[in-house]
Amino acid sequence: MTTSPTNTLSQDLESGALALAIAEIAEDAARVILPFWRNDTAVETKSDDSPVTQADRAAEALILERLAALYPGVQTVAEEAVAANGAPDSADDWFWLIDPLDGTKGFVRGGEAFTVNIALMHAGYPVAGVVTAPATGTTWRTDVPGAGAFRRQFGEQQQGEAHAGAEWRPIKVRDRPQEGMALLSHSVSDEEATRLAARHGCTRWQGTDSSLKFCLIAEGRFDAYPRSGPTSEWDTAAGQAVLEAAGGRVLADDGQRLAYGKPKFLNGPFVAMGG
Ligand SMILES: Nc1ncnc2c1ncn2[C@@H]1O[C@H](COP(=O)(O)O)[C@@H](OP(=O)(O)O)[C@H]1O
Ligand SMILES: [Mg+2]
Repeated sequence: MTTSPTNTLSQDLESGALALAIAEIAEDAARVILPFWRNDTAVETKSDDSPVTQADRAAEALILERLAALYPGVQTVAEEAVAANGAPDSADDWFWLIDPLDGTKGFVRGGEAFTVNIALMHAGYPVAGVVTAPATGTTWRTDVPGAGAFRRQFGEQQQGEAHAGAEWRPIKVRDRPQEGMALLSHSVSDEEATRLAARHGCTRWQGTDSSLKFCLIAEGRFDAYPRSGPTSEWDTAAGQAVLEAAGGRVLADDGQRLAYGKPKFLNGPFVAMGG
């Protein structure tokens, strides 16, 4: 009897093996990216005016190769492949959304808020995801669906401590405090940020690049991330998976859970929220 690729995929999703496997892949992509960071990496401008570097391309190549080896035949929608070849006409029932380096602008400036993102999508929603921040050696991931979200420190800096930091620890959104704290993209003006934060019940806000915003809400340090401008689905899918697993929500403008496989894989406005 032959096993279909999606059988293996759904079995590994239900056993938790898939979440661990994609975390390892994202951390290996982080190890590919780090030598380019703060190292005068050449920056090219894509047709949409966004920056791209060798780090983006090398990380995406590693992720695509490893996913194809583990789960052959599953559709992949990845930022650099789409930039080179265009977006697929439609999404399959199961597909991967991959942003090998989210927050490239900050990465090029030498900031720490850039991430590797891998999400497994099923029937229009994220069912597993991992976000890794190479600069701080931090990974956030889902587990078996319904079993929460986890975070760990990884990398060479852990070896002296008998890998104490490398253990996965559960994370959870916090109950909203009296004075909620929002996270916003640096691409938003201060006036717009204050307005967006207030609309979602937050009196204070902070600017942060990349999908890190979802993870900081997932671990209970912030309360909301409103976004009024466009993003691509690979910018949000892994962060949404982690945040939802930690007890949060990501809602589109119509108040419904942000869904995927939309035309050109583009998101409209949304808000990510904790408890
Ligand atoms: N007009 C647009 N359409 C699609 N995505 C956009 C966009 N403007 C910005 N983005 C996305 O927003 C991401 C940056 O978000 P933030 O400002 O929160 O860090 C970028 O990710 P990359 O850095 O991976 O290109 C980019 O993909
Ligand atoms: Mg991105």
